[in-house]
Amino acid sequence: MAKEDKKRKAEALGDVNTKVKKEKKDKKEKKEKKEKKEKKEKKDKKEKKEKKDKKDKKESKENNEKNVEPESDGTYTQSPALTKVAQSEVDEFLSTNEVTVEDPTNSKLRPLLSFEHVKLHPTIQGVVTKFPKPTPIQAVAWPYLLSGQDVIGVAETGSGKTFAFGVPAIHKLLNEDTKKKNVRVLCISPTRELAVQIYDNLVTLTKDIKCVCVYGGVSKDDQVRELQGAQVVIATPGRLLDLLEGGQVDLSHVDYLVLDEADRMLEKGFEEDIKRIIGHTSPKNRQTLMFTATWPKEVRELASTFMKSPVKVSIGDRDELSANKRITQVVEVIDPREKERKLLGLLRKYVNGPDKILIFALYKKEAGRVEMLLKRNQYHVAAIHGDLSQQQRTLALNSFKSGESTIMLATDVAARGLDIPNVKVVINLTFPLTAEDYVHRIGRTGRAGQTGIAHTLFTDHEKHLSGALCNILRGANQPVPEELLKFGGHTKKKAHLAYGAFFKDVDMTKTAKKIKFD
Ligand SMILES: Nc1ncnc2c1ncn2[C@@H]1O[C@H](COP(=O)(O)OP(=O)(O)OP(=O)(O)O)[C@@H](O)[C@H]1O
Repeated sequence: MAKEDKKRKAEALGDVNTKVKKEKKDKKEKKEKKEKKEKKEKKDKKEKKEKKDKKDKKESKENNEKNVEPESDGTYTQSPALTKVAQSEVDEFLSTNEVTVEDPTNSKLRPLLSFEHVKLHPTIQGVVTKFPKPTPIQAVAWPYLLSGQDVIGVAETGSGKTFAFGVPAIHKLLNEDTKKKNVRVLCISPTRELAVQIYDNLVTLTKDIKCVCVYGGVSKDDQVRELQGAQVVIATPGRLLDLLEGGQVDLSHVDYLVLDEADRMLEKGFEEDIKRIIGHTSPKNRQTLMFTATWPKEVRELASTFMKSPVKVSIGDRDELSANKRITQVVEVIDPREKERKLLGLLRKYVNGPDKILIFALYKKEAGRVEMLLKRNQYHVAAIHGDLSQQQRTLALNSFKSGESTIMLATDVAARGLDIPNVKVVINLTFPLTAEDYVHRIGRTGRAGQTGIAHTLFTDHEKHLSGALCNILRGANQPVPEELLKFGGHTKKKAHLAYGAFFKDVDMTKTAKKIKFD
């Protein structure tokens, strides 16, 4: 029995030993597994980090390359005549014209106080010297543009921005002796009429460079034929994309790209088109320019994605939305039902010989209805809005330009850029959708140093814009009517057109050195 007990005990002990051994083994295996896992995780983490570092390094290299100081392309050197000008005279100019230059390269190029301060191509010199001197935006922007830098130019309506970007473009092409005929200058405009006007301005500078204007609403075939051998293209986005998709235009050689009315071109409605168009150009050689009279914060970040260390040139206090101070602004708060009767009263007051009156409606339907009303009241009126054919639009504009019609009724298609001589009064029959559009609309008068009147009918339908309007009036030293103040003189924070209230404004020029001279 004792023997058997011993045996059982021994067996039991054996079992325990085996169990302990097994447990030990399991533990060891588990430990090894854990260590292996940890090692693997560590390795993965290390690899991931290395990969990320590599990616960051690459991105930062690319960004550095992107932000590299643009080198002068050698076409601009300060003239001895400009060097001779006393610094006090330069300072006086900068302060009188409230010039602000934000220049990441800090190159501090002097403004051109006279046409003699720059050696433009003789053909251009012959044209621009019909003016007494460069306008402030031309004076300040030309040296930077001739040096090949990207420029954002912000200056009041009617201050010569077309030549500010157009003259350096044509000057550069005329000074080259390349025989290749590629599209080198591309200028994009939001409306057909403005595209034509820019074209008309550029062709006055030279006959030796082929310029072509492409826009919708007219035959494409003629434009395709015209594009052969063109070096300068002025285009509206829709038709240009059409031609790009058909392979009928090549933008890969564009080295001077202008967005005129840049804030409009970067708004939601145009943003995608602009991205696609710019995607057809080569960023490496491209000098990019943006010009406008209004530069809302909401578009600045998007603008920076297309530009390399841009120099921002502002004339006047352009950080705040501001109107041309030579325009007398009258705002009348009225009952919306009173509008048409009021308009007839205003015409009786303002119609005066050859002076032109531009009336803005908001919608095509409204424009059509008011056109009938005016015709019934024996007014000879031209009309321009989106419901008309391009031919009708062109006829109407030409008739207003020539003075055959002294009244034109328009929607916001005519709000930006159009330079029509002798527009003495702008009437806002219905307030536009944004305060920026208001500044552009009234800017059809008071151009190139002239004065003008803007008479606005304001109703409670637009009360959300009353604060912005009050600010514009105050900024231009204009009286703010009591009735307008009743709607509230404060501006609500504007939501970004694309990103709504979640939009975060990032200052694209934060590395720039700001020099303010006022
Ligand atoms: N140096 C100059 N001196 C005087 N007038 C000039 C000069 N340069 C251009 N102009 C004239 O000034 C007028 C307005 O110019 P332009 O249409 O280029 O203005 P803008 O600043 O582009 O206006 P907007 O903001 O409304 O588009 C034009 O008739 C143009 O011929």
